[in-house]
Amino acid sequence: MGNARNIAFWVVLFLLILALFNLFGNGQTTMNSRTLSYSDFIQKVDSGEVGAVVIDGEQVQVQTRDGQNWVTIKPEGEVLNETLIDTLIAKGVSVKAERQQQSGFFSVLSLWLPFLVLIGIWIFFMNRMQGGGRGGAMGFGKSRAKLLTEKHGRVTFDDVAGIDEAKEELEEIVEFLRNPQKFSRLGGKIPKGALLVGPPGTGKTLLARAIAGEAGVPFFTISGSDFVEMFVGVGASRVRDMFEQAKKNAPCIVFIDEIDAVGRSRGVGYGGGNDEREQTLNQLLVEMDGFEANEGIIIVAATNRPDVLDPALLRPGRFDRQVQVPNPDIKGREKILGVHARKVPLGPDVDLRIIARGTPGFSGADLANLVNEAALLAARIGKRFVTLDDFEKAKDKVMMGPERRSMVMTEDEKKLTAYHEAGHAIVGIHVPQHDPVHKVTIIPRGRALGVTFYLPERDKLSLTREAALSKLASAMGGKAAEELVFGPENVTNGAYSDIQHVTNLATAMVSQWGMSDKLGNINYTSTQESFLGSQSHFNASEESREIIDQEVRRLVDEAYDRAKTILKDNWQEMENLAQGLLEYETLTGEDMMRVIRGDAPKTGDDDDDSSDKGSAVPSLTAIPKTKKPKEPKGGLEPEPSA
Ligand SMILES: Nc1ncnc2c1ncn2[C@@H]1O[C@H](COP(=O)(O)OP(=O)(O)OP(=O)(O)O)[C@@H](O)[C@H]1O
Ligand SMILES: [Zn+2]
Repeated sequence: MGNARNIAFWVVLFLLILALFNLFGNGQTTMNSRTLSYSDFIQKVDSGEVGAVVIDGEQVQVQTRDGQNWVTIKPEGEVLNETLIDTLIAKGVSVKAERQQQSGFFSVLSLWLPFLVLIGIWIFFMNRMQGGGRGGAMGFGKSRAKLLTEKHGRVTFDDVAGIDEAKEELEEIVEFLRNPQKFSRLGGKIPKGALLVGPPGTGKTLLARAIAGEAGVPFFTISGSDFVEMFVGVGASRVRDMFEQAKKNAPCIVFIDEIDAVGRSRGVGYGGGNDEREQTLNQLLVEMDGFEANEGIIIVAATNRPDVLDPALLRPGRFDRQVQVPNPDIKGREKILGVHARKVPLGPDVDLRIIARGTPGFSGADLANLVNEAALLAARIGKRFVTLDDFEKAKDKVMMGPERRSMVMTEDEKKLTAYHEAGHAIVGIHVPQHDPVHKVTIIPRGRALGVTFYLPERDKLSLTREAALSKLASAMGGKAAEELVFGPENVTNGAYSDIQHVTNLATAMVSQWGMSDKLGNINYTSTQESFLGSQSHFNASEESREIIDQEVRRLVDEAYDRAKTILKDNWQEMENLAQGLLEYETLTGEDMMRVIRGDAPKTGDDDDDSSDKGSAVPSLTAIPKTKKPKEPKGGLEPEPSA
């Protein structure tokens, strides 16, 4: 390796000398250049005579294609704006900018700037190639993939907690890596790639390492952004190198973190997309097709934006398997705390279950951080154990701190979300032709604090008017519940996407689907295909537009009233469900029905305690209640809960 550095040194020196020679050789010509008026300069640009310009403050050095040098001064206040620069570039003029106040000598030097930059890049590369050794990880070739060996600590599935479904799905891959022949003999089709999808800090990297650890195979890791920060062609060759290396070490796991950095859909974005990234992505696709499924290489990739990925990546034979890695629920959090608390002596007053309850919205990484901070705090004051008090202080630190990677909810937000989601679900149960609830959760996802999933999740091909009206009502259920429980002045912007959804649905009903008597069976929109995708435009008269607005408004208002009535009529169910959500955070459709009836969920584990059932959710820190739940108003049975 030292050798490579030496060679680099000599080559650079040689090139520098060469550059200097050239500099003094023809430097003079530029120095005695004649002046040119600005308008003449523009003319010369238009007529294509100009070959290169160097912009140096208000002075512009102009070199014509026939080798003449001119200097022109920009008029006071005139900026060489983007359009002029664009025109210059379009005319094939090489444009350089220089820092102001440079002497003639330096302005000549600037002609050599690109050359020097190239050398710089080259040095940078040489450093990279050798620099992989940092931290003991072995860098290889140009691919920058790091090989993590057992020396870095073997990670097994035991180290990953609270995401059991994901682990189960990956179990098969472990089996395959342990014994590839066994699988291929039976003709079973092994996935080549698995895509781990989930918010930051949920343990995707950890999970991938655990697969390798369980199977006892090498683990290569690289980040998607390592492929794209470079220059044209480099990303693609890194991909090639990476696969070569993987093939040499098969069976093995190659982990590509943040695959969305390379894997974004091709041909979108401004300026016709990014050639370098597309090339890299194409190379990745080619390589993934290029090895046989039984070679024993599994590519595991992670992303939190599966929606932006190029569909080609998700096709069979590539990342055809998607594994969801969600933020942990209350039980998951307890288990993750358990994993990280293994190495920490806990005081007798520490109950991980209670800590789990007080940390809604924490990701696995947040929890690991929490335990670590608590241990540090205890150590700082010389304690022998970590006590509950340390955890409380640590929690504040994690919640405030810059290291927090995921969305962390306060108790108040949690409560509001529980009622909001319960509102959706209860209305959904009580309207006709509504899809059954598949799952309700108050664990934050993306920008949403909670989600109610209905089955089927996809839009059906046909939708009756009745079903559409039901959808409108259940979508308004969330906000209706917020208003009933916390009062109209305390509703939040959490219903943002519900409102968007309702508006779109109601608009489609009246303007496209002929579901409004007033507007009749007329499609008032026209759809345009453009490079941005298809877009609908209203294609209606002023008059009809007004009626469309009125009708949409009517539908939405009616849906909101309907939702409120349903919730008032079924208030006990609503309370039961909200309390159940506060306690269990995620409920399947079946468990939800049990909770609504007042029973405990079936899947809730039974090491149970009816003691802390119901009302007060013990919190790690007492959060002052800012919002007092309002007595639900209007014709409501008195409801003495909470
Ligand atoms: N499910 C979990 N069980 C145990 N520890 C976890 C879990 N999830 C996260 N952690 C802890 O958080 C750390 C960071 O997690 P990791 O880097 O695997 O998350 P990630 O999902 O890959 O995040 P990112 O998307 O930001 O890369 C892990 O090293 C581990 O200590
Ligand atoms: Zn909602």
